[in-house]
Amino acid sequence: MISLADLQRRIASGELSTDAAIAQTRDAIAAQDKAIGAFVRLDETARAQQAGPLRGIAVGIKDIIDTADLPTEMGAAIYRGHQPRADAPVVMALKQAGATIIGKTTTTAFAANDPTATLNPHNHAHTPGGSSSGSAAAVAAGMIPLALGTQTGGSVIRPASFCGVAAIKPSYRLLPTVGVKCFSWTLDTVGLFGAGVRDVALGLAAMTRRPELVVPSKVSAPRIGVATQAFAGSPEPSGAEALQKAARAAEQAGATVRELAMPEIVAEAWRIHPVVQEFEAHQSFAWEYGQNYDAMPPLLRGRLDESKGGTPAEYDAAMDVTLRARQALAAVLTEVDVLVTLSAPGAAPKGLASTGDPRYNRLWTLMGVPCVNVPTLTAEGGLPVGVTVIAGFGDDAKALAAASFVEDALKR
Ligand SMILES: NC(=O)CC(=O)O
Repeated sequence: MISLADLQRRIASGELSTDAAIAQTRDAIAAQDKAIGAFVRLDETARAQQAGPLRGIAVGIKDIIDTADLPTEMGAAIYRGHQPRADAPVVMALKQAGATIIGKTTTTAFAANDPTATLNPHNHAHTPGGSSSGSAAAVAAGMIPLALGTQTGGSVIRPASFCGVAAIKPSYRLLPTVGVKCFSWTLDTVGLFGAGVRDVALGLAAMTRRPELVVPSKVSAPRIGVATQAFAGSPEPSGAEALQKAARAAEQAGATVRELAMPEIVAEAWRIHPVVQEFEAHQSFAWEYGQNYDAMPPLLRGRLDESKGGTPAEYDAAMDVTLRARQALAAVLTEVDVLVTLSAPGAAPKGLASTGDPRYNRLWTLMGVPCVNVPTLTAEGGLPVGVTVIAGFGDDAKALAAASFVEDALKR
C-alpha cells in the first residue's frame, strides 16, 4: 500500500516531485483497476499541486460526494450522468490542502446495500465490503494513499476491516456532510481510508486544519475497555480472534485492558438504530422512492417498502433513547481512554451479493463517537480482519493515538 506519511516525507525532502507522485498513482491505477474495479471514473486532467500538506497526494472520492469536475452518480441509474455544479466542502478542503482528486470511487447505490462489482484486492472471490467499496479497495490495492468514504451504519469501518486498511469514521460533524447525498442526517458521517493509522491522521489533520490530530511520535499506553457487544450477537471465530489478539498485544505493550459491559440504554440504542436510519431515509429518498420507484436499486427499495410504516412517535422515542445512550456512553468513557471492539463479524463474505453486516458498527455511528479501524489479522483465504478503537465524542486525537498504539503493538 502507499503510505501518505512516506509520500509527504519524500516530497518534503525533494526526493520525489509532486508530479512524479501523481504519475505513480496513475500507473498503479492503470495496472490494477481493470481487475479490481474500484473507480467509477478517473479525472485524466487532474494535476499535482505544488503547495499544501497534501501536495502530490492523490485522493479517491466516494461517488455520493459532489465533485464539480466529475459526475456524481450515487451508484444508481437514476443519477447517471448527474453533474453537480460545485465541489462538496470536504472535496474543497482536500484541494485547499494541496490534494489532487484523481477520481470517483464506487459506492453501493445511495450508500445502502445493493452491492457494487468491486472486488476485494486480497481475494477476488470476496466482497471488499460497502458501502464505501471502491475507497477501501483502491487504498488496499496500493492505487492511492487516501480516499473518502461515508458511514451511516458501518460503511467506512467494515470495508476497511475487510480490505485490511486503516480508516476513521470521525466524530459526528467533524467533517461537513454538505454536498453528500443524504441517507440519514442523524447518522451520515464522512470518513477517510489510508494505509496506516498515522496516514489517516495526517489526512484528517490536513483537511480540517487541526494539527492536534496528527499522531505524536511517542504515544502513551492507553486504558482500554474491551466491548464485546454481546447484544449484537456472536461474531465469527476470526472476528473473536482479532479482538482477543488486539487486546493481548496492547496489554503486552503496556496498556491496561479490561472487558467493559455497556449500560442497558446503550444496548437499547443499538436496537433502535434502524428506526432512526429508516425513518430519515424515507424523507431523504422521498423523490427517488416516490417518483422513480421502478428505477430504485432493489435491495434499498425492498428495505423502504418494509419500513414505510414507521411513525413519528416511534422515531421520537428512538431519538430519546439515542440522547440518553450518548450520555451513558460518555460516563463509561470516563473509566477508560478508549474502547476496542469488533469491526465486523469476521472476514469479508464470499461473493458480491452482500457487503457484510454492520451489526458491530451501527451503534457507534449513532453515538457519533470517533471510530478507527486497525488491521489485526489475516484469516483463511488471505482475508484481513480488523478491530475498532473508539474514543469519546470530540476525542478524535485520542482515538487516533490509541489506535496507533494498538497498530504498533500488533507489529511487535
Ligand atoms: N451506509 C452504510 O453505512 C450502510 C452499511 O453499513 O452498509
